[in-house]
Amino acid sequence: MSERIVLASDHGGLELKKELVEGLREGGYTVFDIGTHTTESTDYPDYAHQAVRGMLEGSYDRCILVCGTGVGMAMTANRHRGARAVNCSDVFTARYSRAHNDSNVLCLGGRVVGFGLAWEIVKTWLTTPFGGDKRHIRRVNKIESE
Ligand SMILES: O=C(CO)[C@H](O)[C@H](O)COP(=O)(O)O
Repeated sequence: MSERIVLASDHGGLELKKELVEGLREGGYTVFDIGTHTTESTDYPDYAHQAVRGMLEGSYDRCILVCGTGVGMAMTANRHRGARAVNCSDVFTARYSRAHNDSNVLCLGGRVVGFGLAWEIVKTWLTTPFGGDKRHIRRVNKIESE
């Protein structure tokens, strides 16, 4: 089975999320879009908490969260033990957040990055494995120890 990716956004990330959902479905990923679905003003923590809880409970493998800047989504996601969220606007960070940090939540700013860059970030993030070197495992375990 392909990876189960949950996407969520507030109104500030709606347009970018819609484009990513379409691209990922075309790419054969199993995608869950839990909202928001309208341009009405909404609160990003509601969506971030729901998506991350679902991932940690095993309903999804990874999360992609979009708000205006990605900041609020990342702050919210990282309140959950076991979530390792990265707010990302470049491909290098996307790659190393996987290879070194084993990030499992990708946050994007719909008012920061256009679809072209966001799509490169998402593809890199989804296809880069955790390196698994001892030093990285040790450090990730230290993140999870608090
Ligand atoms: O980026 C965000 C949080 O990090 C939000 O999308 C942003 O704060 C929403 O702003 P507004 O209510 O003014 O549209």
